[in-house]
Amino acid sequence: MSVLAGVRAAIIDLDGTMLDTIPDFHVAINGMRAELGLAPITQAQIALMVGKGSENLIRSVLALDWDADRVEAAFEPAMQSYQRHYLSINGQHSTLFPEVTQGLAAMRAAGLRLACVTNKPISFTTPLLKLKGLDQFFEVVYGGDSLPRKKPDPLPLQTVCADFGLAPAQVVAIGDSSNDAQAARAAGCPVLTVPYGYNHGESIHETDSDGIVGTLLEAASLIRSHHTKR
Ligand SMILES: O=C(O)COP(=O)(O)O
Ligand SMILES: [Mg+2]
Repeated sequence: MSVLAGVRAAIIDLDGTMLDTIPDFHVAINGMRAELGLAPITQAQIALMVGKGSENLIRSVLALDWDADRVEAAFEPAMQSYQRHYLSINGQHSTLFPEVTQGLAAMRAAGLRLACVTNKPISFTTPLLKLKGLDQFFEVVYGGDSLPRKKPDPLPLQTVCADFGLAPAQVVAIGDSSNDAQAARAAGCPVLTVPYGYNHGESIHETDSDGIVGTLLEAASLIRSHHTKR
């Protein structure tokens, strides 16, 4: 019996799974770096650092140039600058990955309940989902600062399971990184991964999951095929 057989809901990651947000991160980070007198960095550098929330991202970006003491001293104003820059362009440079909207619609049509769990701050997440027409699909949305702990901690996934009144085995997590997979494993949720996102510079094949799906539409078909076989 497949681990997907009893699935009734899905938890979908945001950055690198639904939206290619690296171009937004790029503009906001380089805006912050310019204010601090630092040279611009590339999208490829940023893609290695996204996935563990804003604090980790800003510390990693500053650590390219500065030692740990200087990073800590500059952290608060840098974070404020970054947030201001990000919110002023949020969504303007980011795009949907192929078959995201179709995949979410197919999951809803198959009767799955949907939640979005991201490490992105909730103040960035809510307007971004709305701008991209994705808010309509989700009953529940948690950002990286919505709960006391973020992915790879299982807490956000466990919270969704409790919200839905479902056992972890009935809720599949779908994401682009080892963060998503670790959170899912720790929560006891099945996990599917997409190969096109940001996995900290590692191949998605090195990440423990129950399957790699090319798009969210493919994920919807896979889940539905196990449903009908029950
Ligand atoms: O902002 C991040 O660190 C990435 O967030 P994600 O959990 O949506 O991939
Ligand atoms: Mg992600």
